[in-house]
Amino acid sequence: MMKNIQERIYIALDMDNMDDALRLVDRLGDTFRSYKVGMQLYNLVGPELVSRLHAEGCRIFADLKFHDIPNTVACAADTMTRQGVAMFNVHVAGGVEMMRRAKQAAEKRAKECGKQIPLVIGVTQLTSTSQQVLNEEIGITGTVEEAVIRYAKLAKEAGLDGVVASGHEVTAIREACGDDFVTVIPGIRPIWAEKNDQVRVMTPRRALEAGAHYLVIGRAITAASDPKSAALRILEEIQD
Ligand SMILES: O=C(O)c1cc(=O)[nH]c(=O)n1[C@@H]1O[C@H](COP(=O)(O)O)[C@@H](O)[C@H]1O
Repeated sequence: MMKNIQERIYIALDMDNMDDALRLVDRLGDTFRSYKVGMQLYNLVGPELVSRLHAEGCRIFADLKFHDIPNTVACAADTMTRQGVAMFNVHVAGGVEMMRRAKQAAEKRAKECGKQIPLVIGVTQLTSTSQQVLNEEIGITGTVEEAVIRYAKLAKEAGLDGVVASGHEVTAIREACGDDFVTVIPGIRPIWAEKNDQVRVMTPRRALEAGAHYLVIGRAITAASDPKSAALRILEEIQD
């Protein structure tokens, strides 16, 4: 059963202090209860913010994109699970063993402390990466879609729950890895929003129509002069 639309949208709390983050959560009220805490805010006030948001009944996606040797990432996965986050991510580029150990550590800790097992999600190719950057700068050959599918299959082989990719690859991921393999889609831009540093963007409605399980939305809402109206406008456009 698909969750309701608000639960499937993670708002990115990309801010430099906890007060601004909590103010936004407060302004959005009951409309949104799923929040992504990324490296900027987590590195400043992570565990405290996570527990404050949990106390308010929010679900947390800890977007820390772990990429290190398997043992280190497994220990980080353990830490995330102890904090009770709903989801966290690791870079697929870290390899199958690293991903497998992350998922196993999350399962073990969740069982031991009676918490939910977080969704462990693999980052494929960042939504800011273009075809040209992939081939000429990073040195991976083939199309972006081919690279994303290769990474998605590796994530699945390692036992991860799903991957982060752009909306343009959702259909191909579902075909390659099955409909239950979770797709988390950032680079979401309503037509009225700035693209900023994103390259592979898609509107929220099109990403959901393509079959995205979760959307990540940041600046279209957080940088708007009235974040609540921007959020409601997005919901209206999705449900139209
Ligand atoms: O893992 C992520 O969440 C992520 C992966 C990716 O490929 N692209 C991407 O933009 N993100 C994150 O999603 C959010 C997108 O924010 P906006 O571009 O402001 O909507 C940021 O917090 C990014 O760190």
